[in-house]
Amino acid sequence: MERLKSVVPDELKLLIAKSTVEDLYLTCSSLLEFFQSLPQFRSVIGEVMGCEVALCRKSSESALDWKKKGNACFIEGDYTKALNFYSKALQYAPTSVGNMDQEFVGVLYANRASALHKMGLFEECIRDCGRAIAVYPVYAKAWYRRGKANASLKRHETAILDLEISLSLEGSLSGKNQIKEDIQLLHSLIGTRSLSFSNCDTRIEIMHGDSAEQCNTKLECVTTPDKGRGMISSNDISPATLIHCEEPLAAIVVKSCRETHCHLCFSELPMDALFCTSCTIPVYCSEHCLEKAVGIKFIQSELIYSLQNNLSEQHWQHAMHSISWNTQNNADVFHLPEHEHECGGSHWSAVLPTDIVLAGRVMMRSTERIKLTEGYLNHVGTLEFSHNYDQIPPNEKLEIHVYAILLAHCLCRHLPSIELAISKFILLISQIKLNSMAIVHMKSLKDHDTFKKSSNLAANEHVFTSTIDQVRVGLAIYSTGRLFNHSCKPNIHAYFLSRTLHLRSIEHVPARYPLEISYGPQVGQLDLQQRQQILEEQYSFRCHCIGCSELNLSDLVINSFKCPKQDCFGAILGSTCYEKNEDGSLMVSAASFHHKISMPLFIECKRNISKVAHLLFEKDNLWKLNPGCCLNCFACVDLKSSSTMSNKSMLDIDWLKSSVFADEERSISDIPRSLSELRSIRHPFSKFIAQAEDKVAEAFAMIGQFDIAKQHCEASIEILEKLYHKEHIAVAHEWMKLASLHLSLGDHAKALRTIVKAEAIFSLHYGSHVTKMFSFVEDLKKEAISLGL
Ligand SMILES: C[S@@+](CC[C@H](N)C(=O)[O-])C[C@H]1O[C@@H](n2cnc3c(N)ncnc32)[C@H](O)[C@@H]1O
Repeated sequence: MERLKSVVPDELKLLIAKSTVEDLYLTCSSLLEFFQSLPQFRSVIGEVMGCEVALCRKSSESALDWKKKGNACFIEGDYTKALNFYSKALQYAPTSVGNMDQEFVGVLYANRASALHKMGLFEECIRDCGRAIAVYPVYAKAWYRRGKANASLKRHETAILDLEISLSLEGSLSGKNQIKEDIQLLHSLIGTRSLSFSNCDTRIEIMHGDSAEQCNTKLECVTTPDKGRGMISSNDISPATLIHCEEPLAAIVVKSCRETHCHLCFSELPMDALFCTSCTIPVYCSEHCLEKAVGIKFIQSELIYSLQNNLSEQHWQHAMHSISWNTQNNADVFHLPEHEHECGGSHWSAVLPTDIVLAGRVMMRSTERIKLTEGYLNHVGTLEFSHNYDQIPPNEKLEIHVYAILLAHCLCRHLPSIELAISKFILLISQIKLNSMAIVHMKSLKDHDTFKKSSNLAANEHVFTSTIDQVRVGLAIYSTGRLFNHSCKPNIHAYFLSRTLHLRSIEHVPARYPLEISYGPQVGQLDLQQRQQILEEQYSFRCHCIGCSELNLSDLVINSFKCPKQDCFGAILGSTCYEKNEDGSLMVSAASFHHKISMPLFIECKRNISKVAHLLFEKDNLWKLNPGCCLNCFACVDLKSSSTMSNKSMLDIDWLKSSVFADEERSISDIPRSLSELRSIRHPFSKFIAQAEDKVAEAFAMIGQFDIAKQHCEASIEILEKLYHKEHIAVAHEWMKLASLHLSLGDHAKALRTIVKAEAIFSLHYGSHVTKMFSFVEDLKKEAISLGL
């Protein structure tokens, strides 16, 4: 990329730097013409697109090498390593129809199934056996392994049928004898009960939107005075209403999750992940996702029919059921397998940045849609989305030009005209930068056990860890979702199940009032300057939301210091300066930051703010309140030394907490000192105190001092409620921690009351999906109820 950018002549660079949307055809054709005569360009195209150099090619030799490594580890009893090596072998093995050595691939799945069996992962083992059977149905060992795994799960009838088919295929006498013994054992386990055919559903459940919950809100797109288009509803909306659900126009997994998450539904990969049948790049959680993304059916070998004559009707039915995947019907008539156009033997989709590859997916989909609906074959699709091409920094314009040219070459066999496509790609890339949404999932609680039990605690004692993490798993474009504007105080909560966007109201919204989600930054989490900076850097707009247009308590206290005067509760700002304008509004400024806000309208807000900054309400004269100066009494602190001391106390608390977690119990005695040091520097409502209280609570809980932990947890909640508001999701997570402490203290009644409070907030944000997404809430509730019985 840099190689190409650096050789562009200065005049052309200037032309591109100054270009507007109207000039794109000219700038694109000039740059393309220049590149076409350039050897460096041909070599870059060769590196990105050449099938010979592609790292993503399937290779039977590599697959065989990985298989041998897997076998060696299996023999040594290192099943986890063996499993990983067999997965690698499957990644490299050609598994598309026609290219596949069915026996080899069948053996690979069966070997991985054996490793899974040894690791006690029976469902995963059964799924892999099913794949081995689908690919190579006459493989006795795959049927045998499946029978054994079903037996481990006490599905004795199914296990017997599996073993009986295995027996009919087994060639060796010793093998046959072993299977007969196993069958006899299973018969003795189920006694005289008649055999019943039991279907075990071994597929992975994919989280989709709850079809039972309907969206009845009548959404309208309107033009707003200062945010372009925006969404409203023509009727009043009550809190917790699901207002919109949508599948993405196109989506892509982010680079950091490529190895860990399904490339279609973005769920965490199971141990028996599946790979694209033609290349080594994407990985999927199930046949359903693979088939939807790649556009071909997971293999169902014709060899199955060779079994028909040798099996009884019951065994034959069982065999057929075992290889037929219950692929869900795709209701979307415009569904285009999104990996299909990327899977041509070259690895460009793994090399180019995520948003560029997403632009390719959007282009392919909209072009295909036009072909389908209008039969218009010589057309390259575009979107009616907003973009900010004209405002993009000059260097970025050149970069987008280069990526658009590369992408058009990568997709040339699907496009009617490269020249036409390049300028459209440039627009598309800038549209994606503005309109795409990050798909965020809750991190699985398997490796992040929020309410885990420490070995030295009693059965009813819990140790909670920090708030539940969210993982940014994908990037997507939603046709309607992208019309919702941002607010740092949103009235709509956006979340994802799989890749489906869900929008839910979190307060009463009157008809025709703007419906706004948060693009990331929120009041309570960051101050005004930080939020504006993030939105400007990531989305190139200056935020005009309600949270950024009116003075609020959170922005004054979140990063503030404590007034040095004993009896003063005033906040001291660390970097911003507040100045009163002649018209009564306020100017908030810092080094290169200036933002005008109005005074709060509500009496309650005024009252809360005047406790920490009553100078802001002085009417008579114009004034300026500088950083380092108390907003109640003008007393000053030395900001540099205060920041240094605050950082040191925070680091001390972190370090002491880790020592406690590492079983150095004596460190606990130093924690209160560090916390009181921090309290002497930071304002009592600052986020630093909230974070410190939370950490101290965790440390005390870890050593079983739940009463002290509870006090710190309550202190943290009190601050969070001030910084955000009482019904914010961050507060709900903290309530859950407090509930776990009440439980550890044996106070099930208080625990239950606290869980109910948290549950109300979770339901406001996630409605009926709470149980699916936060199963620990239900678990903890059950525990509280059972303790109370
Ligand atoms: C995803 S689009 C939202 C729809 C957009 N208003 C439109 O007309 O297509 C994001 C763009 O909307 C505008 N926008 C969204 N929220 C805003 C806000 N709080 N303040 C100012 N502009 C905003 C900005 O121009 C931003 O780049």
